[in-house]
Amino acid sequence: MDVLAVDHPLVKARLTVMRDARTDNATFRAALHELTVMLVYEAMRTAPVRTERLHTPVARTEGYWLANPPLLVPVLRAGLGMADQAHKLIPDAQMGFVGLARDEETLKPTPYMESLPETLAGRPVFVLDPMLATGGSMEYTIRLLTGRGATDVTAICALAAPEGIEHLEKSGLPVRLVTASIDERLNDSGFIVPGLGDAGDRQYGAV
Ligand SMILES: O=P(O)(O)OC[C@H]1O[C@H](OP(=O)(O)OP(=O)(O)O)[C@H](O)[C@@H]1O
Ligand SMILES: O=c1cc[nH]c(=O)[nH]1
Ligand SMILES: [Mg+2]
Repeated sequence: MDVLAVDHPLVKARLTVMRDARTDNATFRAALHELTVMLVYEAMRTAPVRTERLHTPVARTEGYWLANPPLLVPVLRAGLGMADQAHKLIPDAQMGFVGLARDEETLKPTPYMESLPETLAGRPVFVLDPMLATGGSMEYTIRLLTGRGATDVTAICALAAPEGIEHLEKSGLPVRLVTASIDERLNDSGFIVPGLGDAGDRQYGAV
């Protein structure tokens, strides 16, 4: 699996704000918004473009448009905090939604929402979820997408645990990962260490 850990001082600085237990919900959301812009920017680096000649007020030149904008799929709740910023960067993108809650005992994802286009053949998909922990939620989401014909999926995550990366690698699913950090490990409760806690709760409050 292709894994890109974006190594940049601005990425590290936003992530530090998110990791800090003293950061309040609003500041956490703002840092995730800014981090998302940087991760999506990197994820789009290799996106195909279509060119067309145009006139500036001064001369003729080449213009560039995205040839095949990705479908954006935030995984609720926590991925909602990445959706608007990704959409601002790629205004032509369509958006789908998946809602999952991880069972605190079994660590398995429980689905509660799915709103996706019927067919995804030939369409790149960006899954937006700040956390790749065991990898169960991401695997579930990608299987929904491949079931509709997707063959080109990018997981965009603020943090990834080595266990989650290994899980996706073993799954054989067609996915690449763009992340701000590969952390040390999971703890006994399935939380990423050092991590940032529960990304949904840190944005919206505990449920
Ligand atoms: O890799 P995994 O072990 O599956 O864990 C990762 C999942 O856990 C978090 O969601 P959570 O279930 O806490 O839901 P929430 O976004 O509503 O808080 C996170 O946003 C991922 O979706
Ligand atoms: O550390 C973790 C692991 C799963 N989900 C989170 O929100 N945080
Ligand atoms: Mg949560």
